[in-house]
Amino acid sequence: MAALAVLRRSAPARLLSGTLCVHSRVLAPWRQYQSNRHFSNDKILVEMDESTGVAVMKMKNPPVNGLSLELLTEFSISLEKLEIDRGCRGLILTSASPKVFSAGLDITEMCGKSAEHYAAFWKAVQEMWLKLFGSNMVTIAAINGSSPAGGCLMAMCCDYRIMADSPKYAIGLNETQLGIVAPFWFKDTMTHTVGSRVTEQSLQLGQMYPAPAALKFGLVDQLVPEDKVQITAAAAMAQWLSVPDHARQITKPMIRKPIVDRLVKQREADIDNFVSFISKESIQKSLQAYMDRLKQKKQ
Ligand SMILES: CCC/C=C/C(=O)SCCNC(=O)CCNC(=O)[C@H](O)C(C)(C)COP(=O)([O-])OP(=O)([O-])OC[C@H]1O[C@@H](n2cnc3c(N)ncnc32)[C@H](O)[C@@H]1OP(=O)([O-])[O-]
Repeated sequence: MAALAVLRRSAPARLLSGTLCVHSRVLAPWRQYQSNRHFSNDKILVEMDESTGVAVMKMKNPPVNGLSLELLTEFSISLEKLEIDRGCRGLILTSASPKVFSAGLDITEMCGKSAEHYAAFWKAVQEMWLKLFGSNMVTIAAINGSSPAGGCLMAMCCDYRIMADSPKYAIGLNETQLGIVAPFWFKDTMTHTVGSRVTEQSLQLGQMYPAPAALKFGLVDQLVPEDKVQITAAAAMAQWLSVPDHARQITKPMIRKPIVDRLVKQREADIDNFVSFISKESIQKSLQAYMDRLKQKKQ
C-alpha cells in the first residue's frame, strides 16, 4: 500500500492508470519497498536519496552480472518506477559486484532454448534499451569493472560514463568475437556515442578497449581510481542536475528520439530477426564454443 501511495502521489496522470492496472504484476516481486524509497528485488537494488533526487541502481547478478531475462525484467520495472516518480531526477547505474560492471547478455539465455524463449529474452533486451536510452532522467554509468557487449550498451545508453581507471578493465561491443552480430540499435547507440568511423571499426573487429584507450576516443568520459567511481558519479550528477529539468528534458530527445523511434517502428521484425539468427545451428555452435573458451580460461 505504501508503494501504491507513493506512485499515486508522484505519477503523472497519463501514466497513472497504466501503473495501477499492472499494480499486482509490477509490485508483487518486490521484496522490500520502504517509505525512504530504498527497494530491492533479486537482481536489482535501488537506493533513492530523497534529498538529492538521485537513485543509485546496482545490478547484482554474481559472478559477472550477466544480463539474464530475470535481471532485464527487474531492471525495466525498477526504471519505470523511478521514471514516474517526480522526486527522482537522476539515476546512477552501477554494479554490486566488484571488478565487473556487466558481462553483457547472459549467453546461457541464447543457447539451447526454444524460439519462444529467445523471443521473450530479446523483447526484454529491447525494453531495457528503450527505457534507459530514452530516459527523461539524467543517467550516469559508474563503470566499476569490465563492461563487454550488453554491459557496454547499457553504459552507452547513459548521459555520462565514469570508469575505474585500470587497464585490467575493458569495455566495448565484442559481439563479432562470439560469431554473433550486434543489431542496428546497438550500432546506433555506439555511433551516437563515438561516431561512425570508430563504430565501424570497433564493431567489425569486436574490439574491447582497456579503460585508458576507451577514454581516448570518448567511449567513456572520465577515468578515476576504482574507489572514487561512486563519489565522482555523485559529483557529476550534481553538476548535471544544476541545469533546469525542463530545458534538459526537452533537449535530450532532440538527439535521442529519432534513434529510439527506429527500433520502436520495427520491434517485431527485430525480434523475428534475432530468433531466426540465434536459432541457426552454426550460431549455436559458435556460442557454445565461446562459452567453453570462457570456462577453459579459468583452468
Ligand atoms: C545479437 C546478440 C547481441 C549480444 C550481446 C551480448 O551482450 S553477448 C555477451 C558477450 N559477453 C562477453 O563476451 C563477456 C564474456 N565474459 C568475460 O569476458 C569475463 O567473464 C569478464 C571479463 C566479464 C569477467 O571475467 P572474470 O575473470 O571476472 O570472470 P570469468 O570469465 O571467470 O567468468 C565467471 C563465470 O561467468 C561466466 N560468464 C562470463 N560471461 C558470461 C556471459 N556473458 N554469459 C553467461 N556466462 C558468463 C563464465 O563462463 C564463468 O562461469 P563458470 O565457469 O564459473 O561456470
